Amino acid sequence: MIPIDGLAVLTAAEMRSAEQAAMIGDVTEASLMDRAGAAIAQAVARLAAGREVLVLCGPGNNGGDGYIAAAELKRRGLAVRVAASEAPRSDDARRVAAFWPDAVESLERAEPAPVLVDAIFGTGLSRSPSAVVEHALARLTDAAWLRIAVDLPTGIATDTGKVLGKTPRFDVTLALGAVKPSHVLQPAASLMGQVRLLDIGVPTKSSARILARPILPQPDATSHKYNRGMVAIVAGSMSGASELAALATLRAGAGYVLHLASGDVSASAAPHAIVRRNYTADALNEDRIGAVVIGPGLGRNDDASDRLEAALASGRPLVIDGDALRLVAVETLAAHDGRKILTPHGGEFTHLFGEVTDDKLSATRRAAQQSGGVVVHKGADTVIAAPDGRAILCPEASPWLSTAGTGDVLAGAIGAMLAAGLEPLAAAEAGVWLHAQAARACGKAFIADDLADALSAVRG
Ligand SMILES: NC(=O)C1=CN([C@@H]2O[C@H](COP(=O)(O)OP(=O)(O)OC[C@H]3O[C@@H](n4cnc5c(N)ncnc54)[C@H](OP(=O)(O)O)[C@@H]3O)[C@@H](O)[C@H]2O)[C@@H](O)CC1
Ligand SMILES: Nc1ncnc2c1ncn2[C@@H]1O[C@H](COP(=O)(O)OP(=O)(O)O)[C@@H](O)[C@H]1O
Ligand SMILES: [K+]
Repeated sequence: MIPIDGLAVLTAAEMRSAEQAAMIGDVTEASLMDRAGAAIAQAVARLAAGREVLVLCGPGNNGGDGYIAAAELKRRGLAVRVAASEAPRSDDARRVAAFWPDAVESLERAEPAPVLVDAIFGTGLSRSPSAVVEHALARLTDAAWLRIAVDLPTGIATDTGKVLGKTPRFDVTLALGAVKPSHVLQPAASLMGQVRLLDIGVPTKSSARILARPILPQPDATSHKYNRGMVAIVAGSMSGASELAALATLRAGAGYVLHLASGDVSASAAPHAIVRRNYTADALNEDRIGAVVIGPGLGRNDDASDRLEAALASGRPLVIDGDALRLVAVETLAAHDGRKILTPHGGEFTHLFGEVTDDKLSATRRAAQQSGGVVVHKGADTVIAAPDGRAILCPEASPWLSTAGTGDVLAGAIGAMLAAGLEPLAAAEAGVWLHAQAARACGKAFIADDLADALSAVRG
């Protein structure tokens, strides 16, 4: 049972190709299923800790995995029963169903057991499960002490994060061979409990992977405030948001943070480490600026548009967030050839790139390609994509992030990483990782100011 951080993410079709590629010499589909069954049995035996197990088997290869796992668990001396929704239909499933030595119970009449293993449908689900299957699954999971899904919980579309019917909540999901998009995309991911990979020896190359602990830039004896990363935050009509971004930029490790605002630019405002100056378009021409963050609290008036135009013309690497994403056009972004990271939440994404009609991973990749920037499509299932198709899927950090200002903190953290010299995709990943770690460290009911402060402690 391998934690999924940094692992490759494969769609159902990519998984099928990977399985084909793995089938050389004496490796066959049947032997992959044997490996999957053995790995599931080992994991379930550890988790069940001696309790009775009920394995629910479907008609395809997911069910096949269930029959092999059940037979192996019985061989290990556990109390195991098998219930099936219908007879096996695939050749492999028929072959392995014969390994199960006892009677197969009917799904509708099966009595619950403390450990429930769902091997009804996996990546081959093509439509909503029937009401009979859904009802039995709900009844048996409700009564179980531990709920384990094989590959995916029954009822989940592999690539989109969609829940096709009524899928109950699981405690553990054992991804077979590779992580699939729905292990991270919402709403499916929130039904899966802990997701762990079972390695069955299938090579898994992909341009998409799960968020991983980044290698963060560290100061050394040659460091000074400018080469640690100088970040300019372009403020606007709501200075609270840009102040939060500035604080987060410092707390994420930038050497010099410049807050450019209009009106009363009070040098006595805390934190005093933020350098406050009056905004002028010239201010962005300072060579030492390694990143400009524009959008938090910018507003949407003419002044805001002028500032955005100046930022785009400055030639500095950009983090474009919040209001700036409402003011800019995709064509303008595409025509801009500098480095840039866009950080839209769902509403801003739809405004810029249109409604997501397929899935968040594909839509974010398209947006990155269209805009020529790295796109951080935020939410409980943040997806980061680069124009070249590389993508990073981020498991939910904390639902307590759903509070005003946390996006401003993220923009600041990413700005710090960009100014420290990371390339845009790496800077976006590092910022999202720091933000997630800070959210976990903050616990419950934190506010965005706490989150910004927590960045220093989790930075490592
Ligand atoms: N990844 C790997 O390397 C390995 C993967 N393995 C395992 O294989 C799994 C994928 O197997 P799979 O393709 O047979 O799909 P699976 O999910 O069992 O269901 C397909 C069956 O259900 C049917 N069906 C579909 N929807 C339905 C519905 N709503 N209601 C009723 N029926 C429905 C569908 O028939 P249909 O009617 O759609 O033609 C078909 O008969 C994968 O998740 C993993 O567990 C390992 O064993 C080996 C290595
Ligand atoms: N339910 C949730 N679970 C996990 N993360 C969330 C959730 N809701 C929001 N977030 C995260 O919190 C941040 C909110 O950003 P945003 O919507 O721009 O807020 P604001 O504009 O108020 O700063 C993003 O990083 C987003 O990924
Ligand atoms: K399943």
